[in-house]
Amino acid sequence: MKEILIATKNKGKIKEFSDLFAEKGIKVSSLLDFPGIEDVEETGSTFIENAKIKAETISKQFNKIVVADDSGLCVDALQGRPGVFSARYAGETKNDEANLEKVLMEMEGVPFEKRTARFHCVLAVAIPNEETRIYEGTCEGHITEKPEGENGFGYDPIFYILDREQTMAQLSSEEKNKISHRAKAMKKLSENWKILF
Ligand SMILES: O=c1nc[nH]c2c1ncn2[C@H]1C[C@H](O)[C@@H](COP(=O)(O)OP(=O)(O)OP(=O)(O)O)O1
Ligand SMILES: [Mg+2]
Repeated sequence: MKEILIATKNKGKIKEFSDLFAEKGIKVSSLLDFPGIEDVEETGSTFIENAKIKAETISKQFNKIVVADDSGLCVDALQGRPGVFSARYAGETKNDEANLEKVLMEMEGVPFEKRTARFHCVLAVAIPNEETRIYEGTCEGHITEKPEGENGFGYDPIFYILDREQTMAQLSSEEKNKISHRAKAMKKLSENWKILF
């Protein structure tokens, strides 16, 4: 069976990539399968830079093709924050609940029509001795006033999808994988599938 290494330890991402790649008959491995590998420091100032850093660092260590995902939530009323700081918005411990509570607090009093936001996903595909490829996807939504829903991960419980009338965390994983920023970036990657194998 074909297999691809994703340079992440984020269980929410790994679950989604496992489902998205399974549709193509490809098995996903991740850095959770290699506990000795240290976290890659995200020193870039954009999603693209950080996705590249993660993919290229791990690709060099394994000398094989590696996919990395750098993603986050950009809120208009917060001038695009948390953006590239999404994972560590409330501190270096990377706590999803503390992060979304911080966003809700900062959004207190902002009316619905000004609560627009988007998820952004950059996939970097690092290939030994080749230029790294970049694929992007976004998903539009509104920030709720309180968390709703149990599915997904990260900021999903406060991200409301207007035409579904539900938060991302109220969607099933199948539904999320049809509309998410990650699914859209994956679709672009899949149009260039032959670079992977
Ligand atoms: O579909 C999503 N639904 C909800 N929240 C999401 C989603 N996609 C990204 N996010 C949030 C989670 C985290 O706060 C940040 C990603 O940060 P990001 O640095 O890319 O990932 P990470 O540090 O958790 O794992 P890693 O870098 O090892 O892949 O954006
Ligand atoms: Mg990260």
